[in-house]
Amino acid sequence: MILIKKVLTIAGSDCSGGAGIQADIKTITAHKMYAMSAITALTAQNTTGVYGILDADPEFIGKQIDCIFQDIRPDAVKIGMVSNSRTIEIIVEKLIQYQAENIVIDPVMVSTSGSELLCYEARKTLIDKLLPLGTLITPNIPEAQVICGFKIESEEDMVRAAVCIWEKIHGAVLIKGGHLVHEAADLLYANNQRHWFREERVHTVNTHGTGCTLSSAIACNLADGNSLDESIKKAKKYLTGALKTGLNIGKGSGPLEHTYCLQLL
Ligand SMILES: Nc1ncnc2c1ncn2[C@@H]1O[C@H](COP(=O)(O)OP(=O)(O)O)[C@@H](O)[C@H]1O
Ligand SMILES: Cc1ncc(COP(=O)(O)O)c(N)n1
Repeated sequence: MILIKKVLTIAGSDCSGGAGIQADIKTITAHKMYAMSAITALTAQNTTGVYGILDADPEFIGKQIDCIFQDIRPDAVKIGMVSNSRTIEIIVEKLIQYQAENIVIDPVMVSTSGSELLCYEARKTLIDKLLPLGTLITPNIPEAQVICGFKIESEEDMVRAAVCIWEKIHGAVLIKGGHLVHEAADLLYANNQRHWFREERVHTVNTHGTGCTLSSAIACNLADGNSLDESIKKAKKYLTGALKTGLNIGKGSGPLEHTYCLQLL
């Protein structure tokens, strides 16, 4: 009999396969785990931009989550694009109802290409209601700026922002430094302790879906029983490996490759 860990992603679909649900399922599968999905929205997008968004009916999102938890209980849950306040409220209700564990929340707000993936009015609901439920939240720099309310231009600012976010949500936060120019350094702040995760910066424009991939990989590592530190360290190695394969497809910011770096796991 095969024993397999199960990971659920609650996120939006990226038809071009680089980010969202598709990146999550590729990542979870590469980790040799069983992937399940509750789709919050369909997007029409590719490597050049987001051209349309169709939100799923929030009640139907709840139904998808019910079907999953009532049958195959996930060992970890990754949450990405959540679109609007009603969707967030349903997800919050279900996470509490089913006492979900190992919740990694990527507070997706705006795509790399500049489209709003979370409606502006829903930011407060996301911060006040969903983020406090995370085992870990993984904002990038622009998202961390929205949550903490000031500009982040240096590693010192990242530290100040992480403390500020911790105080708001009372939970662990990993601020991703991909949007700063030098090293790819991410900062974990939890229980009054900070830990930097540093990997080389890969010189490429093909970074579509890096945030989705990192958060899914962390969820997989948590599902496998790793500590938070170890889960982030391994996930970052996986991500850097996926960037370094040098896959170059599409006319814009291309996706990552999830199969050639399996030896890193
Ligand atoms: N060019 C790069 N080389 C190596 N790692 C990168 C690069 N760009 C981003 N990363 C890493 O990818 C992850 C996602 O980062 P980021 O781009 O900040 O988030 P998002 O994709 O949510 O905008 C982080 O671990 C970050 O350090
Ligand atoms: C459905 C969906 N979810 C998340 C992202 C963010 O990914 P990125 O920051 O790489 O644009 C995206 N573009 N699409």
